Amino acid sequence: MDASPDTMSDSSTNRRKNEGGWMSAETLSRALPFIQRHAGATIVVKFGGHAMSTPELMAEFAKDIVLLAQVGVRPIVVHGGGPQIGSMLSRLDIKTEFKDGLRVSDMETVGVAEMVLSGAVNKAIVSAVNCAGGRAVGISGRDARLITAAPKAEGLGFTGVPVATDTRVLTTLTDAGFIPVVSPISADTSGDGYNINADTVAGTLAAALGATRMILMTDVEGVMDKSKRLLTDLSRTDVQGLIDDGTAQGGMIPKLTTAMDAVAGGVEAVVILDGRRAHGLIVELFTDEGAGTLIHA
Ligand SMILES: Nc1ncnc2c1ncn2[C@@H]1O[C@H](COP(=O)(O)OP(=O)(O)O)[C@@H](O)[C@H]1O
Ligand SMILES: CC(=O)N[C@@H](CCC(=O)OP(=O)(O)O)C(=O)O
Repeated sequence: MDASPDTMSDSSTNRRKNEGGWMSAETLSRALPFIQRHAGATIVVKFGGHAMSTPELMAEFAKDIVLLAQVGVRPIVVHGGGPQIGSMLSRLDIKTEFKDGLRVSDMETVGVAEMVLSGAVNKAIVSAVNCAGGRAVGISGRDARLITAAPKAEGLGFTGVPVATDTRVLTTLTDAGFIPVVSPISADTSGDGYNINADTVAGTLAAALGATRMILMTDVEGVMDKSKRLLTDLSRTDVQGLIDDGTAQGGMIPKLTTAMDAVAGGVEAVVILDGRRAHGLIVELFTDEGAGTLIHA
């Protein structure tokens, strides 16, 4: 962890040498109206597999989540880990394919996805948040029947969609000051595991919880047009257009679909931003500039 305020800048060597302290104070002061706006709000943050690709990015993300909790936001982390599942499948010599951005999952694949996501990836995020001074609790869609799954479609096997939610485990944890970290692997009523895309789970939970924001952290600056220019502001109708005309492809399709569902379900806005750059969450929530692409009703 970084030096604490006790060990930092209190020594006579650092004091009054430059204007850094005044600039930090100015930044903090300018953040006040944003901190007031978001205090008490539930914000669902989806942390994608690419966005967590280095220990440094994981540690910076964890600090941002702890900062949100510290200023009174109720953050709920939903994580992916597609590349991490992919590398385990290839180590096990299991072939994998995607249809419209979703992994076609037979029983063996969903078993590996559960081991990787609800095991290694979930605990790595919990550990990072705890090391940053928060109190994270790792769960999956299965736990406390948070998400009931059903098959997405014929031929996609155990690739699932959420059909029901019971968010009491999340509100119980956030009421008590804990930070929930949710793996998207869920189960049907007979206990069979389903692999659900993490963006879809984030959108479903954001709507069910009445979250004010859902933030999807990914490996691009935001949603791009056909000439690769960043689109900063999109309505639901714009988003449907990007899917229909093929501008959005692959993994961007479940993100945009879930964003449209979330805003239709009452979430004020969805933001898709670059998780490869540290502190995008803070720029988006606590500054005028914002980051990435904002999707609203
Ligand atoms: N119009 C678009 N704008 C931005 N990214 C797009 C677009 N269409 C497709 N993509 C792809 O979507 C990817 C993000 O989805 P995905 O790989 O599933 O991310 P994550 O692992 O973070 O969930 C980008 O890396 C990009 O290749
Ligand atoms: C059905 C489906 O596609 N599930 C995803 C779950 C992980 C995920 O969504 O990870 P990212 O957010 O890192 O892409 C998968 O198996 O890759």
